[in-house]
Amino acid sequence: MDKTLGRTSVKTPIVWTIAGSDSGGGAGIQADLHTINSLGGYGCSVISAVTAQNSVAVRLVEAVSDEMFSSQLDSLADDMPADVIKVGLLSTVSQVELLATFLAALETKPYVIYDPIAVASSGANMAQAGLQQAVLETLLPHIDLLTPNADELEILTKVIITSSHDIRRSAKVLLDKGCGSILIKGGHLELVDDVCMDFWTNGEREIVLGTPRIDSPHSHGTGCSLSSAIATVLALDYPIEDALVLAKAYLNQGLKAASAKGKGPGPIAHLGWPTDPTDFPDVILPGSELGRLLNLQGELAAGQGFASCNTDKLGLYPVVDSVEWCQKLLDMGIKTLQLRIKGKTDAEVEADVIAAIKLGKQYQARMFINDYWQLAIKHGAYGVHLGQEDLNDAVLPQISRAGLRLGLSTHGYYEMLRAKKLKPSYIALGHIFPTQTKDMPSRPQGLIRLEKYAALMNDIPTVAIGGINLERAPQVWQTGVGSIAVVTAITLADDPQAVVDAFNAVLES
Ligand SMILES: Cc1ncc(COP(=O)(O)OP(=O)(O)O)c(N)n1
Ligand SMILES: Cc1ncsc1CCOP(=O)(O)O
Ligand SMILES: [Mg+2]
Repeated sequence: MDKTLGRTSVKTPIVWTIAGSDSGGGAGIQADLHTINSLGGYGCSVISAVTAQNSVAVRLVEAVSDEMFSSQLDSLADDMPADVIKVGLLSTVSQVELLATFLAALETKPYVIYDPIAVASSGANMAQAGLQQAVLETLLPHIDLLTPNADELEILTKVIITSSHDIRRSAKVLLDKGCGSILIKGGHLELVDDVCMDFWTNGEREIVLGTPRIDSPHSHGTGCSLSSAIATVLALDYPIEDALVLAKAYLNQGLKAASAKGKGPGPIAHLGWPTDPTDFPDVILPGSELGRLLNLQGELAAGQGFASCNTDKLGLYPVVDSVEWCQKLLDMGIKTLQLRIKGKTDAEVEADVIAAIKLGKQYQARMFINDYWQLAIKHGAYGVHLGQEDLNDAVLPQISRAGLRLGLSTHGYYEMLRAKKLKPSYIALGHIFPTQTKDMPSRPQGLIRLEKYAALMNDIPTVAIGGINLERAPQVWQTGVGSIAVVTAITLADDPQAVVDAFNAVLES
């Protein structure tokens, strides 16, 4: 796994693809290896079947022997264990059973993704009769993520998808069989025009991503590439929601640049880590038209957005827990500041909030109030800072209508894209390094990711936070982020003024 805290990545993760060989190079094992390699993984393969095909036709499919299938699995397991496994075409019932037994016996089970190609009607000639039943009964309990399209879903569950209710009902059938989560790929969903919609659920959470349909005839291998992209991004230690978003961006990027290699439809292009914001999918908010059509839980909607800070560079941004610290830092010339008091009632903090807001105005500084958004509105703060959990309770339209700025915490691609839809005044990216200040549920992001995040969020002010000290500041600044937020680098410093001066020197460089 990627243990990136700084700029160096420790290990290239191993991703296995268990799939069929496509002699035309566009799908199956070949597409998977292109994808894994392109996104920074090391790909190993277990070939389930050899197909003779080109861009026009599949001429012959021959499953490998059970002995060959198992021997490939065992060879890899003995020497090159997988960080993540992607499964594509399984051609015979015995391959399904052998794989289920193999996975059950693994001491350390990696994350397993299954793209159930062979159960699709279009792939019927690649699969043996009875295979679907074997998948349902023996393989699904070992699968962490199943990635069917609507046709495959209907074949597996016998549920015909005509509504969002059907989507959830069919997902439940598969989750009840023991599968960890489902990504229903929207390429074939007809519920919404013009939008390719992907629906993910693990039975507790739901994520819906939308992208305008890219009408290219050259879409051979899209399903294979999507699932192996998810596998690789997970193997690089990103959370599932980020893997879904990145894999979709990888696909969109590849579809836009796809071209024919023979007389028929060509494969998608394999162009590495996606960086173009226009390739990234839209996170569907529950309060949007589509979110309501899909019955997504929650209220979040894009709305009017929030007042601007009138600068992309918020500068050094101390986050402190008392009015005394606010006063000291304003006297030092700080122009962006946050009052962050934890674990008190509104009544207990109200006087401090009033005092901090007053000081902010007096010094013409950008004074943000953390968490206590109602008090911030009541007393006319410059802005409010909210975290992901706060988004469930805060009434964002009230903050917006009152003219306050809004800063939002994010911890990865999915949260950034979702936050951006709310049109906040800035987006905080964290935590970058280990921090003593707060127990974080996620892992530190490191500088490599920060650089990617800052580039993707290039049209909104960004703030980096978490474990940033003077020593690390120059490298953080070089990532292109617009501001550095710090707690202990200042509050535990022997000479806070000297530290503020040194940070300012870095941020002015
Ligand atoms: C500038 C900045 N970035 C991130 C945070 C963290 O906010 P949140 O996730 O709401 O966590 P708490 O600060 O409330 O513990 C922040 N406060 N400021
Ligand atoms: C509030 C918060 N949110 C993410 S990291 C963090 C604490 C940052 O503190 P420090 O600068 O001392 O690591
Ligand atoms: Mg908060």
